Amino acid sequence: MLEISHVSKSFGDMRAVRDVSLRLRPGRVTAVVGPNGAGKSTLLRMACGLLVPDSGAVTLDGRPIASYGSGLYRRLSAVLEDSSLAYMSLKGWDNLDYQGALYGFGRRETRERCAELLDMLDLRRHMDKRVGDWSRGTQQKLALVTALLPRPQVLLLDESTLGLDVVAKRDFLNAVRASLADGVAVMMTSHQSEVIEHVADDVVLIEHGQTLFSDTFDAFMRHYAVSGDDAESLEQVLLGIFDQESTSDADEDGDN
Ligand SMILES: Nc1ncnc2c1ncn2[C@@H]1O[C@H](COP(=O)(O)OP(=O)(O)OP(=O)(O)O)[C@@H](O)[C@H]1O
Repeated sequence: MLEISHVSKSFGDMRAVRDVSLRLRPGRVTAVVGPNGAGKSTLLRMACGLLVPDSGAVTLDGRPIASYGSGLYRRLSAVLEDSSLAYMSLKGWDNLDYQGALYGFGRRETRERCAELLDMLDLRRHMDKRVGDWSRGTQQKLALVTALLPRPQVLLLDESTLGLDVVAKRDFLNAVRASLADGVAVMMTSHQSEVIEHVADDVVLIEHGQTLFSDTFDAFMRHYAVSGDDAESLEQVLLGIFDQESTSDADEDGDN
């Protein structure tokens, strides 16, 4: 399984991620939460090999991810914000068949593998049209189908439900949850607290590139509960954490 061990990454003087470790678990969703600039996307980009850590290691089943070469992307898929791999001038089916061919699947196998997801995401009625003419949300749903096509062990989602309407978001999240039954391990970031409430099993809280908390969603809610009220929403809890953080940042600035 994917393991991130003591990774750090700086951009010039900016220490974006500092000594972060986490281990994904099959069939579970790990949400990485934190305020803007906390280092979440940088962490995800290191997890999928798009960025190389300055120190520390990312391994899959005990092997450094770089050692898999392009074979990594049969085991690990990512849907990043606004980063569709689709060819806009091609129809949905052509895009899917092409992606399948890249994994070595024939057309029939590709379509069989995706059949359930296409129904779940209500995509079939779009598949004969050019992807460039689809709405952004529909394109994002195709990105999820494409990501799950090789039946990866790991799925990384970075703000991947941004801009989806309520129905599209529900369908997208249901498809993600359905993949868990196959043992996929999901790591995601989102600023939409209702999305995290809906799918997260585990939560990692990051601030200033450092891990402040890592445990189950329920433990997170108990740990940071402001009112002790069971009905407290994640949004209220995050407001409590981030508000305090921005106040202490302001205090530090005042001290300087
Ligand atoms: N390529 C880059 N070059 C320079 N600085 C960067 C780069 N990528 C990220 N950073 C900086 O690293 C820090 C962490 O950024 P990152 O995008 O990982 O945060 P984030 O938690 O995902 O933020 P957000 O919630 O706003 O998406 C920020 O200060 C950001 O400006």
